[in-house]
Amino acid sequence: MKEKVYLYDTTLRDGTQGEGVSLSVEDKVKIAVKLDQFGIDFIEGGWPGSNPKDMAFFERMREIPLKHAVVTAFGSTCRPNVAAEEDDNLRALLESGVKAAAIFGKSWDLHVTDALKTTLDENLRMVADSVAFLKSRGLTVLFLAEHFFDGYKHNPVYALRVLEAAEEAGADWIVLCDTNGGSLPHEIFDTVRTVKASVQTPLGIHPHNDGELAVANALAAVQAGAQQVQGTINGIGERCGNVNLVSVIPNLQLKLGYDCVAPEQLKQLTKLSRFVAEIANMAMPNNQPFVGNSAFAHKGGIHVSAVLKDPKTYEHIDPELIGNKRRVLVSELAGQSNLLAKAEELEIDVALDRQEAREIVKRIKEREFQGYQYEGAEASLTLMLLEAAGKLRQLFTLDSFKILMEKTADQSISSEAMVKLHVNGQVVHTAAEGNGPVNALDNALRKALETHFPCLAEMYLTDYKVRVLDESGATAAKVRVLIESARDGEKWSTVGVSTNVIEASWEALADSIRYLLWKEGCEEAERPEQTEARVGIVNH
Ligand SMILES: CC(=O)SCCNC(=O)CCNC(=O)[C@H](O)C(C)(C)COP(=O)(O)OP(=O)(O)OC[C@H]1O[C@@H](n2cnc3c(N)ncnc32)[C@H](O)[C@@H]1OP(=O)(O)O
Ligand SMILES: CC(=O)C(=O)O
Repeated sequence: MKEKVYLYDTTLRDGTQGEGVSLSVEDKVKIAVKLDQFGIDFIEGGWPGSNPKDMAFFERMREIPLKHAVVTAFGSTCRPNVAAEEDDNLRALLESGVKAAAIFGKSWDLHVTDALKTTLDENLRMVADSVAFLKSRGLTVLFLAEHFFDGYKHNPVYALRVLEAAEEAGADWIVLCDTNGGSLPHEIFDTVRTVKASVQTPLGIHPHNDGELAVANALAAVQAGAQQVQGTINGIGERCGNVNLVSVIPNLQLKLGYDCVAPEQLKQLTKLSRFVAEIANMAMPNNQPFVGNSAFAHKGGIHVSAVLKDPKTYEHIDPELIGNKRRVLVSELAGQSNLLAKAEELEIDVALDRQEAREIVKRIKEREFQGYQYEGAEASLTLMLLEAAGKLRQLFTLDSFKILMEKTADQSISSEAMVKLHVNGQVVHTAAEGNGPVNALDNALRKALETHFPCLAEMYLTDYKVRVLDESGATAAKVRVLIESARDGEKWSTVGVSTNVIEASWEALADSIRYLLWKEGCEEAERPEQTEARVGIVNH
């Protein structure tokens, strides 16, 4: 193992500067506890001089003992022409009761003259006095040199003088910020290396992602001698975000051999990333490196065949090291390897040989050509596999359905569905209303089946998506319906395709019920006298 790189998380401060991100005090507390468990060294909770919520967070955190992390409060240097001990912002840092404070100061002369509207010497005074004041009150002080890399490009002598002022005043850390996020990795490397030669204080890096290079910039800084990386979980933050610690950490630890967190903690990375996304109410991109749902999802038949022989062939790391998992997708790009691996992953005991698997893959490809999509509808795929292996009983079959829709002059709309099914050899005829035709159909179908299969009462629809497959066909185009259903916290997805959206919905609905019945092992039902090859394709 190489030396330790300290992790400084600013999700709760810089992360909340991201558009659309707003965390309550309790949200922040929950995230802080998880960050601590994960092994983050510094948790920046907010800016106490900015708003009462951030102050309340620090109050709350006094009641919550953390195992490892140091809770840090953020603020600026004192204002121009104001003594540090008189400055409201610095006083608020002390009032927050933290043991460590991160204060940012200007290191780009342009910002001193044009934003602060003060002199270069007064800015040096502000930096030195602010650091010295907080140190005199016993705090660990991190000095964040805002815009350091841009400042260093325009006026290197002044940018270095700012760092020296912070160092002489006793700063424990000097953190170089790529505030505008536009630096390139070689610039970061060269500048950090030069600074390292003239500053004794340990250095940190705080990169933003405006050029989509923040991760590369963080790694370059560490390789040039920085010992702390400041970033956020999932890279949330203002404009294009901060550096994504979720990518930085495994790169540093698994690729470059630095010591960030214990291996067991690293295994919690995927959970941590998803937890923060959930609390921040942000959709995680499937292709998020390391922790995304697709980060280790293999689709091409050639890839799957090789990965099954040796995962290293198409995986840069073992997904388990960071708590993610390998997935195999089945689609028109699959080979028999995908299908056999998928059957194993779904724990379906179908005992297919390679030739049988190839036949099913052929059928999948034909159906994908018609518009079905199985990688997003694994429950329909499971049914197809079971059916092909002769392991699926038809517990119900459709005789017919009819749907009525009424819109009245007062703009009220209602739908009614009538469904005739064969269930266990009996003909069941039901009708139900709904707020739309699909909802009415769903209600009628369940009404028909619930007495025979009570487990259906707890199943509900969680998502319904329609996609037009042939735009040139306008209202006569084919549509694909993807339905997500859930029961007891378990979710599954099914697909239907037709030129008629109700028919496509029926296929997906019927599959979702058939899947649940198979999962529940509803084998006690009598085999119906009349069976069709596929539910939902006869008599309507
Ligand atoms: C790079 C970063 O991420 S820095 C953090 C940015 N985050 C935020 O700004 C979020 C929290 N901010 C806030 O709540 C508010 O902006 C506050 C409370 C800090 C200040 O509010 P206000 O007093 O109304 O000032 P306002 O926001 O309009 O302007 C910022 C002031 O800080 C001054 N300032 C900027 N940087 C510094 C600094 N390093 N040291 C001292 N003062 C500074 C500006 O010159 C400006 O002063 P002026 O009002 O005399 O022109
Ligand atoms: C201080 C800070 O957040 C920045 O310069 O980006």
